[in-house]
Amino acid sequence: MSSTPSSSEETAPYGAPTAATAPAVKKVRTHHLREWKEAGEKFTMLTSYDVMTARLFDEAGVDTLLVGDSSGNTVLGYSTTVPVTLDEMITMARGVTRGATRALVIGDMPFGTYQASPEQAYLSAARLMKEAEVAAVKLEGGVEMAPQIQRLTQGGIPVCAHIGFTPQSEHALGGYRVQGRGDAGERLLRDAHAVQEAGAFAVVLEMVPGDVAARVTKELTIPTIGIGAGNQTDGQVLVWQDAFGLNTGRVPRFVKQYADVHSVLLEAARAYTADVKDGSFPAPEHTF
Ligand SMILES: Nc1nc(=O)c2c([nH]1)NC[C@@H]1CN(c3ccc(C(=O)N[C@@H](CCC(=O)O)C(=O)O)cc3)CN21
Ligand SMILES: CC(C)C(=O)C(=O)O
Ligand SMILES: [Mg+2]
Repeated sequence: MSSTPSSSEETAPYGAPTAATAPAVKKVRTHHLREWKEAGEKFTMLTSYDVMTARLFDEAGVDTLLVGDSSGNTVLGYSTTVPVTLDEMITMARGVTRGATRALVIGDMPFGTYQASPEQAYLSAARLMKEAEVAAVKLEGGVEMAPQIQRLTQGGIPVCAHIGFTPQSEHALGGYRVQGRGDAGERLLRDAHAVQEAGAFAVVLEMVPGDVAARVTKELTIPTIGIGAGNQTDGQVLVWQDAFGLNTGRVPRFVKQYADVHSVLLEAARAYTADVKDGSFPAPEHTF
C-alpha cells in the first residue's frame, strides 16, 4: 500500500491507513467520534495552531485538530492560557481550517469569552465559526457550564466539553494538579453527565486518575478524550510541541515524546548560519 497521500475521490487524504488507527472516513464529523466509540475504535487529537502543521497532521491521519488556547504557552510564550484573546484564537484557527481537509477542527474558547453568560458564549463561539470556520468549539467546565453548552448546541454550534484539570482555572484550582481523586471522583462523574445531558458531542478529561476516566468513559454515551487520563478513554489528545519534542521546557508526566524536533531545527539553523558566515550559501544554483 502506498503511503503517499492522494487527493482522488476514492482515497482518503492520509497515508498508510489501517482499520485501527485511521478509519476510512474522508471528512471527520462529530458523529464519527460517536460511531468510533460504539465500535471500540480509538481516535486521535493533536493541537495545531497554523496551516503547515494542520496539513501535516491531517496527512498523518490525525482525526481531530484542536486549536488550543495552549497557544498561550506554545505560540505566544505566556506562562498560562489566561491572556489568550478570541482574536488571537480566530487568527490561528483560520490557518488550521485551511490546512485540514479530513480532520475535524475544534477551536478552544479562551478564558473570559464564555463564562459570563450563555449569550456571551454564543457570540464568542459564533465568531470562531464565522471568522475561522471551525466545525466545533471547546470550553472548560462541567455542571456550571451546562447552560452555555445547551445554548450553543441549540443554536447549531457543536460543543466539546473539558473537565478534570481545567487550565483556565489554574489559579482557582491551586496549580497543576490531578483532579477527581477520592471523593472528587463523584464530582467528576456529575460534571461528565451534566455536559453530556447539556448536549456536548465529546468531553476532554484532563489529569484524571485512570480508573475514574475509565468509569466516565463506560457510563457516557458521548466519546471521552483523555490527556493524562489513562488508556481507557475513547480518544487521546496531546499538545504537539510536547509530544514531538519542540518544547524543551518542563513537560507534563503524561506526555510521551515521539520525536526530537528541537534537535532537527537546531541543527538546521546552525548549519544555515555557518554556511552564510563562511560564504558557502547562497551557491551558484541559488543565484539568478
Ligand atoms: N505545552 C503545554 N502542554 C499542555 O499539555 C498544556 C499546555 N501547554 N497549556 C494548557 C494546558 C496546561 N496543562 C498542563 C500544564 C502543566 C501540567 C503539569 O505541570 N503537570 C505536572 C504536575 C502534576 C501533579 O502535580 O500532579 C506533571 O508532572 O504532570 C499539566 C498540565 C495541559 N495543557
Ligand atoms: C490540552 C488541550 C486539551 C487543550 O485544551 C489545549 O491545548 O488548549
Ligand atoms: Mg485549552
